[in-house]
Amino acid sequence: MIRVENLTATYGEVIAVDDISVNIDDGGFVLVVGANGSGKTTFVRHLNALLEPEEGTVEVDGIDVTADPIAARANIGMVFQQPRDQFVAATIGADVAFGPENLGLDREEVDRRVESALQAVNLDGRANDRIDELSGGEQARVAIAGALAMEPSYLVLDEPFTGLDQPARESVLDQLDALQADGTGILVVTHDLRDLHSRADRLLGMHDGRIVVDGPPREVAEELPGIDVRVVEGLR
Ligand SMILES: Nc1ncnc2c1ncn2[C@@H]1O[C@H](COP(=O)(O)OP(=O)(O)OP(=O)(O)O)[C@@H](O)[C@H]1O
Repeated sequence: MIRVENLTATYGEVIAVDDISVNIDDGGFVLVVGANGSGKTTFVRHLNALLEPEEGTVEVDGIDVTADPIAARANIGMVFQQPRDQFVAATIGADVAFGPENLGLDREEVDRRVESALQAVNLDGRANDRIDELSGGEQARVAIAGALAMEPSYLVLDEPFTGLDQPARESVLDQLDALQADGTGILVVTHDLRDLHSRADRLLGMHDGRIVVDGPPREVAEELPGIDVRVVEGLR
């Protein structure tokens, strides 16, 4: 379980996250929604210690993420809006291997994880392909594979559909469905609920750094216009 208590984060005068307390169970499909600047990215970057809490605590499975950021990153995989910014190697295989290698795993285990992660995103056999020659959709899948190779219990995706065309978007959604079926918790940051509200069992709505909406998407739909989130067809 992810346990966030009294988390506050500021950038100078701006309070980006304002005293958030929330627990997130394993295996769920959670959406984090809110208008631009409501604090979504700052909030989720605390979940695996990419940002350190100024105030408050974040624990994953009882371990404080600041005390043990390596354990936090092994438990919570993170995929960013612009996957291009998170690649560290020239080829698919080397990039996906980077995380597990840094966990200090032996070669055999690294190879097993890379193969399994590439299979999960339908990129098996492509380990030697150059990342800079891939389409946007394929790059998004490599970024997901990189996070999966850490075998996290939670995968956090921050606006994963930005810049993807519909087939690529559907392919990423299929990956998320498969992962969730395997027991991985999914947390998606988005301002666009299309294709997602029906998959999620919980929606956290942020406004001015606080979580002000919390519940199953259908049950909280009427609260969304109040935080400038568009209610899409099918949600109400
Ligand atoms: N690196 C930074 N330096 C200064 N201010 C920042 C920085 N990152 C975010 N902010 C400010 O913190 C607040 C919350 O931003 P954050 O990016 O967490 O929100 P968001 O909901 O993810 O927004 P978006 O959808 O635009 O990414 C905003 O007022 C933003 O301008």
